Amino acid sequence: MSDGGVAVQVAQRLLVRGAAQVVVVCRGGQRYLAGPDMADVAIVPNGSVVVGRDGDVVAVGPAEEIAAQFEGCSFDQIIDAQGHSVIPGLVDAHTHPVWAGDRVHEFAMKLAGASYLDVHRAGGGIHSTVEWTRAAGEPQLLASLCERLRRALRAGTTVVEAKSGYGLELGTELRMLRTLERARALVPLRIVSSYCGAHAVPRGRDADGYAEEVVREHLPAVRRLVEDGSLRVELADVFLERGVFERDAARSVLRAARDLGFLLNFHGDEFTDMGAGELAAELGARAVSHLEETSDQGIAAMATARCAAVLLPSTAYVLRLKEPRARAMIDAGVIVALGSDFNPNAYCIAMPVVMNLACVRLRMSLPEALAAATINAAYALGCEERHGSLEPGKQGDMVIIAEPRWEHIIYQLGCHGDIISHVITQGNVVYEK
Ligand SMILES: N=CN[C@@H](CCC(=O)O)C(=O)O
Ligand SMILES: [Zn+2]
Repeated sequence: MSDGGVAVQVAQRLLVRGAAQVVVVCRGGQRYLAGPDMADVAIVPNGSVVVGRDGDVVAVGPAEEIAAQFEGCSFDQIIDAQGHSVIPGLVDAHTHPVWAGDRVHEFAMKLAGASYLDVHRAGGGIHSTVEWTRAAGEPQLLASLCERLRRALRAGTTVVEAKSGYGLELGTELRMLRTLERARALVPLRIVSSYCGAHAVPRGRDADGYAEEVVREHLPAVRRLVEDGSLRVELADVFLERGVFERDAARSVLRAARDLGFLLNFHGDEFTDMGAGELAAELGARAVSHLEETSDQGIAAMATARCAAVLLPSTAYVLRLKEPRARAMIDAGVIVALGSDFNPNAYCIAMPVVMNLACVRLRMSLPEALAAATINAAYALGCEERHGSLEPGKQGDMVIIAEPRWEHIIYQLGCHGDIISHVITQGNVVYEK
């Protein structure tokens, strides 16, 4: 994995030296890991990593080989990682981090027996966050967003998918997307933005009429801003659910988004089997999230279409939902990824906690959970060429754990803050304990 043993003299940005384990996840440029390969994440024992001045990984390999290859080379920074382990930066494939207000009282209502959809249909849930968010100015949204993203970074996330969807009218949806755009310059992690204007049907509107507005006005407006360089929005999303956007309305939004060049990555089958997997296969979607109620046919369709399943175990936990069938999905060859689904309903932005829940509740193995939170999550966001594994040519994003075995990051539930010693993006230390 180092460069054929040829001595390198050019100055480099970073050397992480002599870690007990460097978990590279992939060795052969795989775009995802599926089926039994998910359990086989690649590890270099006693390894080192070099990141160049352009922020990309230059070499990863056994410590002695890297030492010989880079002998005499200068580094802007050297981290001695003896007794520590290194994993790629974590990729959170599903979040809603831009909003104002608070829903802690709804948590109490749900603990007392109200269901998510009861609260939503009674005008709370997403609708109450929409009211707060519409009333909030951009500086307020930006300040809370940056604070949330910094929390994610300290928990090891270096790439985060982030949705709009608490505006449900064009002006606020664009304000959310602009807020995400401004955060890119303020927090050193990669944000992959999703337009999610069809996250709920606005109060007083019908689903078909609003879906038509999204197709006619919102999507073309977002596309224009992407084209003139003022926004980067890679993905488009819809909440496909009974009583929210049903199949025809969701299909029309997703088809229009695809035709405008957005990658499709949508919410489906959370409370009802809506045929999300089949619809995703029909439309060539890159990923579907939730999938608690997905049928065997939906799973088979996703496996064939190479559509990633983004599972959100902290949401299933908070809402006491049926667990998504991760084992059936992995056995069928679906590309299983993980996301925190951070939002005012499910307030968890720590991927180490999400991976622990995936192992304990969804019965994934430790390596499967790591593959799902790195290369497969990157695939779900369409950024697998640059992120998700520690391979030469990819962005130099990694997490150093103050334990000799990487599995501690999942095993020590809730203690990631104590054992993550460094978070690195593009070869720069962006958090140090
Ligand atoms: N289910 C739809 N959307 C979010 C929840 C958003 C909210 O309740 O504010 C989810 O993925 O869980
Ligand atoms: Zn969501």
